[in-house]
Order: sequence, then C-alpha cells, then structure tokens
Amino acid sequence: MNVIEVKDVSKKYRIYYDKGSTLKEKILFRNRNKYEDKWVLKDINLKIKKGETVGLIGENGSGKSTLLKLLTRIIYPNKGEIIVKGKVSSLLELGAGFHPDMTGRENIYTNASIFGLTRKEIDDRIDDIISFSELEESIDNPVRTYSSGMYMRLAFSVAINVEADILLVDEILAVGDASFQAKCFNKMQELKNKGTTIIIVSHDLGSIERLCDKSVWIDKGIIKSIGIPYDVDAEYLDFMGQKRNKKKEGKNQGTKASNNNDEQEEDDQKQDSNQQNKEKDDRWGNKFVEILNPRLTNEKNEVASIFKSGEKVNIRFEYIRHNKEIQSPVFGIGIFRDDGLNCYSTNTHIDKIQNISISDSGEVECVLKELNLLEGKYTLDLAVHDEDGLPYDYIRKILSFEVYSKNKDVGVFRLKHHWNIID
Ligand SMILES: Nc1ncnc2c1ncn2[C@@H]1O[C@H](COP(=O)(O)OP(=O)(O)OP(=O)(O)O)[C@@H](O)[C@H]1O
Repeated sequence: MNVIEVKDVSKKYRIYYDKGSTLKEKILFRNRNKYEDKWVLKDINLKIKKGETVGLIGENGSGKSTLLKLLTRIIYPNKGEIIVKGKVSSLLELGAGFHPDMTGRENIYTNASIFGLTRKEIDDRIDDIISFSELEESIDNPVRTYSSGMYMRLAFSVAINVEADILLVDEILAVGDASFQAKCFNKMQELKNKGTTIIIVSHDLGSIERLCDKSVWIDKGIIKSIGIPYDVDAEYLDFMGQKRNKKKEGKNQGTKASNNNDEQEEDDQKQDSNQQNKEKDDRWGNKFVEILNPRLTNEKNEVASIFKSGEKVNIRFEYIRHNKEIQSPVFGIGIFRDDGLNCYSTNTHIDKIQNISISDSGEVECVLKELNLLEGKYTLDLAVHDEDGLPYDYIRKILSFEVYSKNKDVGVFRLKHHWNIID
C-alpha cells in the first residue's frame, strides 16, 4: 500500500528583488521587476509504500528539503497533488517549533501536542523522551540556553517518541556528536523494523545505504534516478566526480585565457618563483632524460584529477632525451597520501620490463587497471633514472588528485574480498 503519492508536483518560490535603498536607486530601478519565480521542483512523481525507508540525495539546493516540507504540509505545491496517509512526524529545521523562552520540558509538551499526543500520552512518555535526549540536567532550563546539538537531541527525541506512521528527517545525522548520531541511527533502524515509513535527507551516502531500501536522487528540481541505494548513490557519485573534474578544467582554462592583466602577471610570477622553489625541493636529477607534460586520464580517456575508487586510471607523461648515450632508463611512479604515506610505488625495473629502448622523445604510460585507493587526497611522484637509481629526473608531488568512494572501509587500499560465514 502506498502511504505517500506525489503526483506531477511542481513548486516555485517567489524571490523579491530590492529596488535599492537610496532615492536615486529607487528611481533608476523603478521599472525593475519586483520578483522572479524560481521553480525548485518540477513535475515530481514518487510513490512510497508503507514501511519503506527512502533516502533523498542530491547536491545542495537541488530541492530535497523542499520536497520534505511539501510532505509535511508546511508548504504547498503550485502544481500537482500530494497524498499522505497516516500520522506524520518530522524533524526538519533544527528546533523549529521550539519556543526559546520555554524550558526543554515545556517544549516537549507543546511540540508533542503538535504531533497529536494528548497530555496523558505525553506524561507517559516524558521520561523516555528526556532520557533519550540525555538532557536530564538542563531539561528545566529555557531552550535559548541550549547549544545546537542540544536542540537537535531534544527535537529528535520528541520526533521519534510520538509513534508516527511516517517519519520525515532532514540531515539529522550531520548534527550532534558521534555517539548521539549512532544512537539516532539505531533508533531509526528500530522504527524501520517496527514498520514506520521513513524518508530521510542526507549527504551521508553510507548511512543511506545502511538504512534505506530506496534512494531518490534529485538534481535541479527533477528526479534523476530512483532505485537501490547502492546503484543510485554510485550514479550520483559518478555525476558529482565528473562535474568537479569539469569545473577544475574550466578553472584551469580560465587562468590560461586571462593572461594579459597585471594581476595575472603577478600571479604568474609568484607561481614561477614557487615553481623554482619547488624545483629545488621537489625535483632533482641530471636531466639526461627529462619528464614533461604529466597527466592522469580516466576511463573515458579524459584528463582528470578526481577519480572514483576502482576506476581505471592512466598515468601518462612525455620524455625528452638530452643525452644520446642513455638507451634504456628506468621509469617509475609513486603514489602518496596527503599525510605523506607511500601508498604504492613501482618502476619498470621492479616490474621486469626488459629491453626498454628510448628515442630522443616519446611518451610513457602506466595503466592502473583499478585504482583501488580509499577516499582521500593523493599526490604522484614520477621518476626516470638508471638501473642503479642514479636520477635523471625525479619529480615529487608533480600531480595531485582525489579519490572518492561510497565505500566506507578504512585503511589505504580496498582489497578485493568476500566473506564466508561458516557454522
Ligand atoms: N523560502 C524560500 N524562498 C526562496 N527560495 C528558496 C526558499 N527555500 C528554498 N529556496 C531555494 O530552493 C532551492 C531548493 O532548496 P532546498 O532547501 O529544497 O534544497 P536542498 O536540496 O534541501 O539543499 P541542501 O542539501 O543544501 O539542504 C534552493 O535554490 C533554495 O535557495
């Protein structure tokens, strides 16, 4: 049975523009439109069954909270229809609904009564609510004296103790300390097991995967994908990774394009002097063979600096031979985590690549079939040297890159594995 049905729902906000504060501005801008309509949700269709736990994911400003507010009926759609069957409890804006001058205890009574509990029902539960919030010592102080974490504890404790059929939660797991977050998570798991329908907005994809049966990815006000969290989250992460790569590329091109002004020259000079310092500290060797134009490319053969864990990555660079006597140098790579840990290093000698014969110039590629590093920031070292390690060109931290992952395992690498539980 569907307990929530969202049918062709669109929502717009009206944004009013200031005509200016001075008389001159008011006259100048008198014909300016007073407002603009911004559609933040467009033709949303969604069905949620009783007992389902659904995660709403998406970039900042994509419309997730707006959808939750529509389900709570704090706001209404401009188009379409929303059907919600059952008692709804919600935890949206932090502490919304609390009166700052009332004590924690008084706020529990008013807040829980908004969710439809009678005074007797609240009396029966108040000890549980206070105990879950762990606010025994400050429960009789006005809530304006509470920290944001304390607000959240109180709000969550009320929201989960009103025995609603549907619980709507916005980003709860981002607030509060780790132990309270874990307690909230367990409580939601408990409610889920009891059959409560839960819709949760979160940027913590790991929690969504552990808790939810379904993920809904909202992008710029439309539903981009619905399905098993594992799949939808992966699609979303891919999309975000590609977007960040494009942004970075754009920025680089922008810097190159605006080469003519003084500020840019100053920046270039700073960069040059940084480069010279870097050369001193991070580059050494006799340059008999020189490394040039290093880059990392992704599965699509595009130059990139952000990769999904497990993705195929090619390390590429060119070389120029300045000393013709060098026939078969050793090429090497080293990957370091941002805390300096050497995650992996190898070279053509270790890898037993025989009979390397170079020309005056050429290109080298090291193909990493699966970059199974865990999420984090990394740098790359490149080297070309002779068989005894005498460096021709050794460059530390020549490139930086990031790895993102939806897996939350800990360590350096993701080792391929599976589990067998044997009786
Ligand atoms: N009251 C409002 N008036 C005008 N615009 C609003 C209002 N509330 C939200 N918006 C705009 O609507 C869009 C969607 O906002 P919403 O809060 O739903 O996004 P979100 O996906 O929950 O983002 P986040 O992950 O940052 O919480 C944003 O561009 C936001 O600026």
